[in-house]
Amino acid sequence: MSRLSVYHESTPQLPNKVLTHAEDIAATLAEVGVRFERWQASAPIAPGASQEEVIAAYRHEIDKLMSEQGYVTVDVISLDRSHPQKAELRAKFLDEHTHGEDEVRFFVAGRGLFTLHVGDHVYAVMCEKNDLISVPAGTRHWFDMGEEPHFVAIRLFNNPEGWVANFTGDAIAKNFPPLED
Ligand SMILES: CSCCC(=O)/C(O)=C/O
Ligand SMILES: [Fe+2]
Ligand code: NI
Repeated sequence: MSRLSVYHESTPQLPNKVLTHAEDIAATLAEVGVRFERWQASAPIAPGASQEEVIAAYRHEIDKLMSEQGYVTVDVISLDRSHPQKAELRAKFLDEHTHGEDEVRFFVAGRGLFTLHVGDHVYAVMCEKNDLISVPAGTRHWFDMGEEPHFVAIRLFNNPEGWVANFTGDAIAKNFPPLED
């Protein structure tokens, strides 16, 4: 189930608020400029599926996002527990970072935990299949796929280089709850 937990940055074990209805999650995230929507990921895709397979299955949704928002690059992150680099990938995304562009992700299988650090508040968004999230450029955030990753997300970029991160050097992520497998 998708879930949003909102914390003050000083109380990482005690959320101020936990929301599970998609409309409530969307409304709260909209207050900090984040787009959250539930789409229909109806093509049967399993974690570990190839980029080509996922892009072909979701061509219609990808084209819609690209034409609406002007994204120029698309890729797919598709991981399951057998991935040989799962620990390195987890560690990379777990470091707080920003991007010079919006972070747009459409989850078409499994789940992952995005945590956004906005001012002195922290928004932990458990994203699952069907969720579309767009986090504004420059927002501090991290992502946890857990020790046993199981998800497929389509990533859209508005720069041709694709994924480029600026790490903040802040160790805040270590204080907050990880994704429980
Ligand atoms: C769910 S997409 C994988 C992580 C990623 O691209 C990112 O930027 C995390 O912050
Ligand atoms: Fe990111
Ligand atoms: Ni507060």
